[in-house]
Amino acid sequence: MYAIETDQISKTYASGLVALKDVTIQVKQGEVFCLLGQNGAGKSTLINILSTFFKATTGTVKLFGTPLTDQTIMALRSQVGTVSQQISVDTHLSLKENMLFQAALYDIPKEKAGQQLTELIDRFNLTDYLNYPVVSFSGGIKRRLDIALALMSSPKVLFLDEPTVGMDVQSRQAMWQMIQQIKSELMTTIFLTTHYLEEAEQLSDTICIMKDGRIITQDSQSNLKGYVSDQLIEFTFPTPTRAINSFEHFKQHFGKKVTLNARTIRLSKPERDLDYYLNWLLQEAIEVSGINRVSSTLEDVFLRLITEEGAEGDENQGHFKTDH
Ligand SMILES: Nc1ncnc2c1ncn2[C@@H]1O[C@H](COP(=O)(O)OP(=O)(O)OP(=O)(O)O)[C@@H](O)[C@H]1O
Repeated sequence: MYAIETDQISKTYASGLVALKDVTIQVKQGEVFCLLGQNGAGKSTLINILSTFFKATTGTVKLFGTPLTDQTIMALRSQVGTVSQQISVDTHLSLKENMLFQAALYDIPKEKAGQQLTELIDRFNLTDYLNYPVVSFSGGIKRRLDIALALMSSPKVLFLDEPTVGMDVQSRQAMWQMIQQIKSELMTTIFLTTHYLEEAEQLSDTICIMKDGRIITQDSQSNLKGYVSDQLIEFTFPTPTRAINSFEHFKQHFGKKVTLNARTIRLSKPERDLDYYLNWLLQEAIEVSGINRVSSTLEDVFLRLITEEGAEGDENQGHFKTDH
């Protein structure tokens, strides 16, 4: 049984905008499932539907095997914890007051609420923040407190919408540690969205990439990386502008096998040795500051899939569930 299973869900907003088209996903129990996509891809819309706050226009959603319907929605909502991009802790109250208030909302008996509070505070080292108004803490701490609050009801699945957006490196690492602990110690299924590929790489078991309301692919990290062959050739330019100016030239010669990122252009599945590419650069009078063989990263996969929607031909069909 999956924690979350959808079958061809679509969402059309009242404005007529189609935000999701035939989205079919499966999230395993206890895993970290990471949803990646550019702005406007439909990530928040999907989270809102899966966390029971929006209704899909068509298609079905099952949470822990139970179809989400008007009859089951309240019971299922109590199994879900949601941390949205807007902080939901009351910043004028202390963490303790927030947690006890949350417990009352979920009808958790006082004694059990006290135990749960102590356990969460100890587990996530939040003692320092327990008794002061939340408003006095930094943005990074507030988000961790928000997650602790969502855990008061012991949800079976936790939705985190861009949990580290705008955080500095230290706060981001503290958040990653908390997410890893929630997975390994509380066994909670975690569904998160992020714009940071490094975050997806650090945390996720399964990665799902969306574009324009559709799922492009859903697979394990290692399978995804295998999609762009193990080795790539990376051309480094003296400046990002020089890379941009040369990119069209590369595309004309190598087609969809090239991706542009800052001041580098990467060529996947190179068929020739480095000398061949060096000669080509000389012939075409393209000046680079370096040329190297490198291993593919999640970023290569993401950029490639987003630009070409995974339409590389039959050779990749074994690796991917494409949905387009
Ligand atoms: N309440 C709404 N009414 C109408 N259109 C909406 C509504 N909410 C979102 N949209 C539109 O639906 C599309 C998907 O938006 P959504 O917020 O789900 O994307 P996202 O991937 O979460 O983006 P971001 O990364 O910027 O948060 C966008 O075109 C957005 O403008």
